[in-house]
Amino acid sequence: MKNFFVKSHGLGNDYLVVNSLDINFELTEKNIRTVCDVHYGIGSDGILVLVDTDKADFGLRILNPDGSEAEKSGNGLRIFAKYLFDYGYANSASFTIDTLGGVVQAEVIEQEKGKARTIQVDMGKAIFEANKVPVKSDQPECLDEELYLDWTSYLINCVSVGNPHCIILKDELSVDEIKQVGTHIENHPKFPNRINVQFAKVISPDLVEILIWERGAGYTLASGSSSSAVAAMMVKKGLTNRNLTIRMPGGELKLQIDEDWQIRMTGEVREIASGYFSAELLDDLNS
Ligand SMILES: N[C@@H](CCC[C@H](N)C(=O)O)C(=O)O
Repeated sequence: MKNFFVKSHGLGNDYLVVNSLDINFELTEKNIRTVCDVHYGIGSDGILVLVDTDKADFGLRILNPDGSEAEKSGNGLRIFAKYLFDYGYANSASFTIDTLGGVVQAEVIEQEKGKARTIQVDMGKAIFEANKVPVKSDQPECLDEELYLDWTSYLINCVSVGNPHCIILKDELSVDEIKQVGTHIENHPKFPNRINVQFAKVISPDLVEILIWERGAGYTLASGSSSSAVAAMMVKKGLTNRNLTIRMPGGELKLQIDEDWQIRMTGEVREIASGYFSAELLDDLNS
């Protein structure tokens, strides 16, 4: 099916999915920006590309709307798993997916009318070593470290779940504030690969509310890797149980953090639309 795409969302975090063998345009930075733009393209928080791999059942590239490439995406992985299941690529409910951030196991755990609805992803292990996040730090792990912006400062906690995350504990969560400071934290020189940012408020040992500023995408309604990172960090800091819910503006994910820091994430995915890139858009992408 030449130039076929599917658009789906995980709790309001939306992605286009394409098969690399089916598209008639290059995934250049300019083309990715156009396709993800809601006015000039289809509009999305990123593009998920099915690619060949010899390391797992399926290979996945995760492209941010600014044209950069992410190592991991929690919502992206659930959306991609639904695509593989619903469109007949996967012949069982459980399969492996190779990402730049490692191989993950995905399992369709709830179906509706033969389509995947709820998906569990084994997100891999949380990594706290500062140089592996990566974050520049004098300490082996970046925990409660002061990050200075020109007009304010924050206590930051950094972790990698395949992609890098910077978590700031807050008594109150403000969407205006994360939208104002997100880009300054994302692009701070302390983070050699830039970083995803979360404001987190612990509601109870079983529930944490977060706001998200995504690297390469900006403010989003939900993020699976952010939820995974926050859950692991809250457990590390002794603030929550190992089984917890992460609540975001777009909805909730269930997280389980094992003793060895292995992360399991469970949540819904819904398809929005499917279709074909129009000939005129393809002309623009190829010009
Ligand atoms: N929305 C995603 C995260 C996507 C990748 C992120 N923007 C990055 O650059 O690391 C999720 O659900 O995890």
